Amino acid sequence: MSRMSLTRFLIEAQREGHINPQLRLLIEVVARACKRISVAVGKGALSDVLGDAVSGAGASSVNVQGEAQKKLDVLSNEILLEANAWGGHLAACASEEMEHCQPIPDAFPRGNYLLLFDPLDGSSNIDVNVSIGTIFSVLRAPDGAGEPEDAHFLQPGSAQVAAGYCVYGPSTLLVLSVGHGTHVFTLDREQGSFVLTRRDVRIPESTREFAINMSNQRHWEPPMQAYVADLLAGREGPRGKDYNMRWIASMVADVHRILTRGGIFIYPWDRREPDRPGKLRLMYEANPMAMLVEQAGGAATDGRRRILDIQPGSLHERVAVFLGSKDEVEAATRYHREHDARG
Ligand SMILES: O=P(O)(O)OC[C@H]1O[C@](O)(COP(=O)(O)O)[C@@H](O)[C@@H]1O
Ligand SMILES: [Mg+2]
Ligand SMILES: [Mg+2]
Repeated sequence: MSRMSLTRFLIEAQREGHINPQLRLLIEVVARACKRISVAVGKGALSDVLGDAVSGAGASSVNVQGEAQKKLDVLSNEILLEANAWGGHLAACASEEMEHCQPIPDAFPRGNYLLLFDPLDGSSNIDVNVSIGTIFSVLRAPDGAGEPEDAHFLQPGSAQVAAGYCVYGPSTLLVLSVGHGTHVFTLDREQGSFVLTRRDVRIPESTREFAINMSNQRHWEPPMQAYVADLLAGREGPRGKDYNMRWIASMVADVHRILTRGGIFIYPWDRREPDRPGKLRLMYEANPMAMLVEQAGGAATDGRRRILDIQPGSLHERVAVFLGSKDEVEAATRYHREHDARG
């Protein structure tokens, strides 16, 4: 049986009126860049892509968020920027690795879309050969907005016209939504093309599996402590079932497991950095994942509000994340709301 390529899938999505030709070509460009990143990831120690990035002065390079950059963080960012500069469908890109958005240079044709990305997600797993990925989100540039600036990106996740991630694991997968379901494409390495391998993913509504970094438990707020204590109490506790736990520490890989067999992924607020709502970034981690999960029948909140409804205040804003199987996300959210209601 011949399978449908990403190109053919996008042409059909265009015919059905789900996307226009510019968005189709933009997604093709991002997918092509992900293929290049996949090749670089696959070479590992055979090429010079592992280890810490070094700044001009010879010190370890640090991004705008104060995080040490890996060589692959920098390389993946460059691959995405370069591919999209030539694409002609974008007004500007924004990335985890850049303080401000980067308008498409004057020498290149500009389009009407804004692209945000986490070029390499799961950086701590690069050097240990564990699955890592790329996350992206596409917004429309505001009408008549003129020269692109950071403020143009500050739209709620519900305004995304496309979202996706690529996971570089035992196989390279592209997971995509243009607002009509969530679909999985597998990279056929021999043909060099993504082929549709799962149409219309549905996340099971209930689950017995949670994903969280338990080492932070002592820093969580009371409703979070209560929720996880009840999960750990298992069949004898108020939830009445035994739970299993998984934590890969690459959001792409943890979310992909949840899309495949259900579960809840949580990165909550904690009191180590009380001024920050969480570790993960709203605009290029939480929003695209929330769109993919909702389009697959799951739910995504920050413990209190639907993630896609949050109005961002800045490009690198952080947010607490609870996403995955609908019943479980609703249960976790209920613990927080009831706690707040009690005052
Ligand atoms: O090391 P921790 O605290 O468990 O955090 C893991 C989380 O951090 C991240 O690696 C953050 O993403 P980056 O690697 O893109 O900074 C997520 O992929 C992952 O879920
Ligand atoms: Mg990330
Ligand atoms: Mg990253």
